[in-house]
Order: sequence, then C-alpha cells, then structure tokens
Amino acid sequence: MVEPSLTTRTPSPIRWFNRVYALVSTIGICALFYRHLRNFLYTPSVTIFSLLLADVVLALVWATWQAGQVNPVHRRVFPEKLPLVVKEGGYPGLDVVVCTADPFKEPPIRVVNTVLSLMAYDYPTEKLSVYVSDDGGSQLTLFAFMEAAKFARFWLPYCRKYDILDRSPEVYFGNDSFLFPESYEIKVMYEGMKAKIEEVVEKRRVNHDQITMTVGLKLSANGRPHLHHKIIRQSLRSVLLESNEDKDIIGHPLPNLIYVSREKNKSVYHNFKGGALNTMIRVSASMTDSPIFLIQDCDMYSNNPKTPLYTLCHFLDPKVDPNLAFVQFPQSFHDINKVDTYGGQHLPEVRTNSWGMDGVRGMMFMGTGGFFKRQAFLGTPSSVGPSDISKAKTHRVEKKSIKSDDIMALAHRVAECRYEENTKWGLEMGFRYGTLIEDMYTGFRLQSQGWTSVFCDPERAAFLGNSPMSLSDILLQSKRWFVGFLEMIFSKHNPITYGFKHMNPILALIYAHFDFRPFWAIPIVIYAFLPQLALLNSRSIFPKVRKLLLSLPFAVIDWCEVVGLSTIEFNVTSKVLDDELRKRYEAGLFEFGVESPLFLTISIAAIVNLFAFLMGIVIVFKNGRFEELFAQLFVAGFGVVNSWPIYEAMVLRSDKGKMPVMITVKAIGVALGLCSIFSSAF
Ligand SMILES: O=c1ccn([C@@H]2O[C@H](COP(=O)(O)OP(=O)(O)O[C@H]3O[C@H](CO)[C@@H](O)[C@H](O)[C@H]3O)[C@@H](O)[C@H]2O)c(=O)[nH]1
Ligand SMILES: [Mn+2]
Repeated sequence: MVEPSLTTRTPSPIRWFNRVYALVSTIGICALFYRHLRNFLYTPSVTIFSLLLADVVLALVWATWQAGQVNPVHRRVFPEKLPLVVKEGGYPGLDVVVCTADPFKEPPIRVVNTVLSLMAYDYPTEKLSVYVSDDGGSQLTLFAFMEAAKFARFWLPYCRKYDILDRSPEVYFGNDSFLFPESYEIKVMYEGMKAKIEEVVEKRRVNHDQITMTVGLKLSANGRPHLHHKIIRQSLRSVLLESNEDKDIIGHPLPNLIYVSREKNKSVYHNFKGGALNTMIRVSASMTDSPIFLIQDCDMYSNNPKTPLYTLCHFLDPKVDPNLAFVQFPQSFHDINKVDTYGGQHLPEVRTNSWGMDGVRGMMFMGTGGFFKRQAFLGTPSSVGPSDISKAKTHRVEKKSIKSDDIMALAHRVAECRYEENTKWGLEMGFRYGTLIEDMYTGFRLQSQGWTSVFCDPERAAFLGNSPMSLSDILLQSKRWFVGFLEMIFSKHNPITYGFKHMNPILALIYAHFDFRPFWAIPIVIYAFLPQLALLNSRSIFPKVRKLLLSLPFAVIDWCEVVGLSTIEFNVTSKVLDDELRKRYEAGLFEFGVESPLFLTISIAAIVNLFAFLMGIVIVFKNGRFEELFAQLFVAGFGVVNSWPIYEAMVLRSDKGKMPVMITVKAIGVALGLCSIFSSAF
C-alpha cells in the first residue's frame, strides 16, 4: 500500500528570476568596484577609501542576502490525512513551554491569555502539558496562573464545543462575540479573573494565605517563598493542574499545567532565556517527557488551534527526514499599524528569507513558535539513536502522578542553578550559551550537527504576538540582536569559518548575512555624513577631493555606540500597553519621548542632511555646477525625506512622543561642530 503523503514541498518558480537577477547585479557591482579601485589608485584619498569601504560592506550584505533567494520553497500540509497514518490515541505527547521574566514588563494577564490559548489546542488533552517558566520568580505571576487554572475548566470545553478559533479569551471577547448561550456567563467570569489579576499586579501584593492554601508551599516569614536576602531564589515548581486528576466542567481531563521558577543565585550566571529553556527541557523531561517540545514567548498567543496537527504532518510524514529537528512557524504580529512605522512585521526576514532557508533544509529558529523533537537537544542525530517520533514513547512510562515525591524531587534537582556545572548543557546540549540570540545561534549549532528543520506557514497564522510600539524599544531590541550577531561572529562558531565546514554553504551564507548586519552602520554613517559635509563645503566628491581625516574614526565610534558593546544584557522588551502611546502609534507617529542617547545620532544626521541640502541648493543657484553636485544633492535630499519624522518631532509636535528638547539642542550643537571641523578639513 502506498502511504499517504502528509506534506508537499514545491520549489518556487521565482527562483529562476532570482538567480538571473543576482547574476546581473553581481556584474554591475563588479563594475562599480572596478571604478572605485581605479579612483583609489589614481587619486588615493580618505574620502575615496571611505566610499569604497561603504560599498564593500553594502555589497557583502547584499550578496549574502541573495543566498536566501536561490531556492525558495513552499510547503503544504494535509492534516485531514493524519488519521490514515496515526489514530488520535497514538499521537505523541506535547510539552509546551511559555517563558516569562518580568510581571511589570510582561503583564501576567497577557501571559495567562497566551497560556490559555495553548491549553485549548485541538489536541488530546491528556497528552498536552503546558509549563510556565517564570524567570522573574514572581508571586504575581504564580497567582495569575492559579486563577487561570480555575478559569480553564470553563474556557476549554467552551472552545471545543463551539469550535472557537480565537482561543485567547482577551481576543475572543474583544471581538464582542455573544453567539452562544454560555458566552455572556463566560465573559463575566473572564472579566472577573482579569480584574483580580490586574488588581494584584497594581498593588504589587498577593494574599499569601491564598497561595499557601492552593499550592501547599511553605512561605517564609517575609512572605517570599523563594527569595532569600534577594540573592538566592530557590526554585519553585507547582503543579496547578494534573491531567489524571483535574477535569473540566463536563468531566473531560484538563491538560497538565505546571508553574516553574528556576533557582537563581547571583554567583551563578543564569544565561537569560537560554538558561531558562534548558531548565525547562530538564524539568519537563523529569515530569512528562513528551517527544515534542514547543517553545513559546509569553506574548505570542495561539491564533490557530490546529497548529500541533500541522506539526504532526511534518514529524509523522511517511517520508520524513529522520534528522528533522524542528518545525518553525513564523512570528506574526497583531498590533502593527497600517504603515508599519518601524518595519515591525520583518516581512523580508520572516517570510522571504524563511522560504529560502527552508529550500536548503535549514529554517532558522525564531525564539518562539518552534516545535522541537526533544532528542535534538540531547546530541547529534547519530548519537541520540532512532529519532522516529512515531516510535518514541508517547508519555512517561510509569503511570505515576507528576506530583509524586520522587518526580517532584527530580524536577527540583534539575532546576537548581548549579546543576549544569561540569555538564554539556549550554555547550553541546540544549540551548547553546554565549550570545544574546540563543534562538538563531542554537538553530545554527543544531544544523551544523546535521539536524534539519522546516518552515510551516499556514494560511491562518499559527501565532500572533505584539511588537514594540516605541522607537526606543525597537532600537533597544535591535541593539540586543546586533550584539548577539557580533558575539556569534567573534565566536568559534562563526558562520563563515565554522558554518562552511559543517553545513550547506548557502545556509552558512544566509546566517552570515544576519551576523554581518551590524556592519551596516559603517555605510550608513558614511553615506549619512560624508557627501553632505562635502556638499556644505561645495566640494564634489565624485571624484576629486582632498583629505578628510575624521570620517572613519567617527564611523567606528558611532558603530560602537550603535551596537552598544558595553551593555551585554538581555533586556526584556516591554509588552505593556499604554493607550496614549497606542493612539500615537496608530496615527503613524514615531515615538521619541524619552531622552535616549540612541536618538542623538539620528538627530545629528537629520540636521546635517538638512543643512547640506539647503546649502547645496543655494550653491547650485549661485554658481551652477548642478551636474557636478547632483549626486550629493540627491543623497542629502534622500536623507531629508527620510528624516522628516525627526524634524516633525523636533518642531511641529507637542504630544508626549515629541523629541525631547535636550536631544534637539545637543544634536544642533554637535551638527554645527561637525560642520565647522569639516570645513577646515576640506
Ligand atoms: O532572562 C530572560 C529574558 C527573557 N526571557 C523571555 O524570553 C522571551 C523573549 O523576550 P522578549 O524580550 O520578548 O524578546 P524579543 O524582543 O521579542 O526578542 C526576539 O529575540 C530574542 C533573542 O534575542 C528571542 O529569544 C525572542 O524569542 C524573539 O522574539 C520572553 O517571553 C521573555 O519572558 C526569559 O525567559 N528570561
Ligand atoms: Mn517578544
């Protein structure tokens, strides 16, 4: 009998166009370099060298991006054929981990919504376990989940009965759905829970008797069970729901719901999210040990209850690659404004590039929305033995309660902060340490061991999250990624030196593209200042110019500032919703507001471009020379158009998101200083 195929993989016809385009453009770029080199040899100058350097970096970033366009593929899944391959009773267990770290940046009610949407997956509940990893060790979060566990008894059967699609209650009730007899009652219940959780967060206090009663914890005198002199925080696990015992209101088993806060100690480095995930890999292994493990950020709720079934299509496909390590769903966002002010959708990266990575069997891990084969974290494909999910045990062998003493003791031990000492965790096992982009780096390391991955992009988005709404948050997030990319470049596992040896070179080039991105600062700074400063001095830089001493050091200093090499921290991105901020964001306004040094650089560039553009026009009117100065006028004009929101924020706006006056004053001062220094350099 021919086994039914659960997936298809079709190479995109656009690949031919992409390849021709890359070839033609490469010829063009070679011609440009020929010209640069000739100029440099005949009239060597710092200006010409700077332009050459800028173009080399741009060409490198461009060329490596093309690697992702060589072989885009599209996949389809056929969940309706799943029953032909496996009966529902034979589905593998699924452990879901949701990470949260800070109740004030990541409001617990939002985390609760994410978790409820995942608990309500269309998946046999007795095979589903949801773990909440609370890196903040906050009682506020724990309290929120005790409430969520009660509400789940009503919410899950309701979703199943009416086949609801929006299984995050906040989203569902936000759409004013009162279609069914129970809707109103459940909404009232949800609002009650929300109010209770928000009140506790507002007051920053929990009623300790209530936590003690429900979870059976011993609390210390100061009411902090896991905080000793603020230095050591003991690990805490609490089984809030156990599938074998806890039933919903119609008597159907609920999924397991387990709250975990790992032990932290100031003297032991905790490795941020990667450290939290490694703890969760071990804790879940000691409790439920499901062969599939989903990693989810706390703000990315499930938007499609069938997602685990799409995943099974990949893992259980009769012609599945035995080395398949993970299935990645794209990160999509629900709160992006119409013009996507900050490019928060990351469409080229999340979509176009992903099809290309999938084409070489190496989709990257995006930090959230990745379903992993648990074994992939434990070793190489050859060292971990048979990795056929359908043959893996579906749940723990012993039918013991996950609350039993020995299981709890084991879970406790593996969450201790010293557990990883002298082990391979973080080096050869689990999430690899040493960078702030544990997601991309770990995916890269797995793929260099021979593990593969696929990209799954269903029509109805699998997950929806929120993207930062203020420019300073966006810049901080990018800064963290840039630091991560640099850490990867300067490590032993550089995509070029290491990647080329251990994986498909095209895939290595795609990783190199991301890691090279911080160097973008070099051409950006050069093109944001050099032609403009030359124009201000009515100097044409194509091709005759004299020495220009300051540009390069300035670019390097700026680059260091852009990547913020001094702050190697995983600063959690804020997910708090501020109504006024949201209104400004929806109106398409950039959000400055705070006095961030990150705004200074772009403000200086905006002012220099404006000066240069105005001055350039005056020069052309007075002396002609339009053809000679056209390119520079064009670059400065382009800078002015792009800086429009900055001028607006400096002079025209009066709302809270306007540019702080101090930044404007400093920027004008520095811009004037630059212009005068450079007038003597020309
Ligand atoms: O010490 C930490 C820090 C963060 N987190 C959690 O990690 C997740 C992602 O953090 P967030 O600040 O929202 O990151 P993003 O700015 O969204 O960053 C992206 O980039 C990160 C790597 O830099 C990835 O981990 C994320 O999945 C990806 O969405 C959140 O659920 C946090 O609670 C922890 O558990 N422990
Ligand atoms: Mn996030």
